Formats: sequence, C-alpha cells, structure tokens
Amino acid sequence: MHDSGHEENVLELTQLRRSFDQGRSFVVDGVSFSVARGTIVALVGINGAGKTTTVKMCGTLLAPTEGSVVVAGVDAVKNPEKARAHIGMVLGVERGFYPRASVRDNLRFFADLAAVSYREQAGEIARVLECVGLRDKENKKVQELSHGQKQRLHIARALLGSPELILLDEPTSGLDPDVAVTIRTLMRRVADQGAAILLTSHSMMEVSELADHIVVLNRGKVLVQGSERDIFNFAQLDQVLSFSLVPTHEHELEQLTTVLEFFGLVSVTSQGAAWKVTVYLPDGVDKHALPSIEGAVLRPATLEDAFLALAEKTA
Ligand SMILES: Nc1ncnc2c1ncn2[C@@H]1O[C@H](COP(=O)(O)OP(=O)(O)OP(=O)(O)O)[C@@H](O)[C@H]1O
Repeated sequence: MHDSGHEENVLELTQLRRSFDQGRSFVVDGVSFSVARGTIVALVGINGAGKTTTVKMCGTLLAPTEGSVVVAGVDAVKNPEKARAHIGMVLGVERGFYPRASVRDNLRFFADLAAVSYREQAGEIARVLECVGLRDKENKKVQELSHGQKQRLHIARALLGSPELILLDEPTSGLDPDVAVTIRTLMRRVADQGAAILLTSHSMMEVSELADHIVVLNRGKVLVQGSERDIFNFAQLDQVLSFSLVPTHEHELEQLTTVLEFFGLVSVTSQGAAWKVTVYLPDGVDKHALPSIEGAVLRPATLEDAFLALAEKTA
C-alpha cells in the first residue's frame, strides 16, 4: 500500500472554510496545511479554535463551505466515500461499539466496513489488538472494558486495514498517564510504519513529544505552523519568570506588573488570597535588570508556555 516516496502528502488542506450560519461567520477560516506519510501533525488551539471542525472535514464527516481536502490523492469533497477508504479515525469515544457484543465481533463489523476481506479478518483483528495491547481481551464484551481499554479499542478500530491517514481527536484525554504513554508509543510506531497522523491535543507535553509539525489555530485561522522551534520563535519566548504575590498594599500588584511589562508579556491569575504572576520573557532580555522578587523562579520556557503566551497575546 505504501509504495511511493516518504515525503508524499497523504492529507492536503487548502484554504478550508466552514460556516454554521450561512456564511455570516466562519469557525474554520482559510486553513491550509498538509500531513506527509510517516509524520505526525498536531492541531492545537484554545477551546473553540476550530480543531474538531477541521478534523471532521478531513474525515469527510462534515462538508467544507469552501476549500479543498485531498486524501491520498482523492478529492475528499467530491468523492467522500472513496477518500474514506484511506482514513481511520477516532473522533469522540463514547459511542461506536455494541457494548454487549465481544471485542472480536465488534472489530469484525468494522473490518467489514474497512473492506478487510473475510479471509483476512481474523489475522487483522489479532494484529490490531496486539498493537494496542488488548490481545487477551478478544472474547470480552466491550461493556466489560475500562475507559482506557475502550480508548485503545477505538484506536485498534482505526488501524483496521492499515489506512494511510489516521485522524485522532484528543486520543489520550481522560486516560491514566501510563495508558497515555502506551498510546503515544503506539502512535509513533504507526507513523514510523508509514501512516500519516493528524491529532488534536490539549496536552503540550504530548504535542512536544510526538508532533513533527504543529499547527496553531486561533479563531479558525492558522496563527503559526512549523516545528516546535518555529512556535517558540513566533511566540518570541525564551524563559519564564513566575511567582505568587499576596499584595501588602493596594497598588502593589499593579505597580509590579507595570514594571514587568517592560520585560515581557505578563499574565496574572488569582490563586485564593494570592495572585500568580507569569512573565513570558523573549530572547535577549537582560535578566539581571529584572526586579528581585521573593520566591520568583526563572526557568526555560516549555511548549506549554509558548502556547499560553500566544493565547494571552491573541485574547
Ligand atoms: N454543528 C455546529 N453548529 C454550530 N456551531 C458549531 C457546530 N460545531 C462547532 N461549532 C462552533 O464552532 C466553533 C469551533 O468548534 P470546534 O469544536 O471545532 O473547536 P475546538 O477547537 O475543537 O474546541 P475544543 O478545544 O473545545 O474541542 C465553536 O465556537 C463551536 O461552538
């Protein structure tokens, strides 16, 4: 199935737009990016940025208002069924399986849908269950599985028939950390075997670990896309200064933030009787000139910080 060059784009979005109010506003507004074979692209953005709507359009579950989606060379807007044959997806995990039927029977049903021939089904089901570490649950009823096991079963379903494109909306949300690690390892392995993966995630740690390319959405538009370094550069971020403050006089917080704004973007959130102050410091700031503040911690910025700084900037 995977017979052409490594750089081939399995998914290409061009100027994708979607309105839910007859064109008065667009929740996805001119989004373009691509996902190459063997790579993982993460779509991130604060709530309501348009991530799920974008992924649904990639999966042919929602028609774009404008723009194009091409999956494995197939125009997915004109030929959604043909495109779907190349897609495995996990979008929302509460529904989808027959709870009283066994894991194997459920996967047989989906193997049929994924056009896996009857002769190959037993082997394919064993393969995908092995991939997600559920081989010993083949005869269990789905309703007897834990939340994490069901999540892994959804991923197993998406792998049936080895689709070239895998779409995952929040694949590890609500999972125990150890199960999330298993799933992340699995995603990397599936990509290394040649699949193109598009995922959404609220976990910047996950994105940092997995994504080869990051697309940051903001109110339906691509704010920035590229490597982790590109996101840092765009957010103009190097280090982060943070501390808690219980003001001793009325204007203390205001005075301090006015001084700190000279150095970088300042975010203030309440923490009971205290205020948590975070200062996002760009490259080149003279750290020695910073006011000395009791309990302040200066540390290198993480992707989470870059993301929060961008969210703060665009709020
Ligand atoms: N079927 C719909 N009808 C009307 N508005 C919708 C519909 N689906 C989504 N929206 C709106 O589109 C916007 C983007 O939603 P979407 O779910 O794509 O965002 P998201 O980035 O995935 O958010 P979250 O991180 O909260 O999952 C939101 O304002 C949402 O209310």
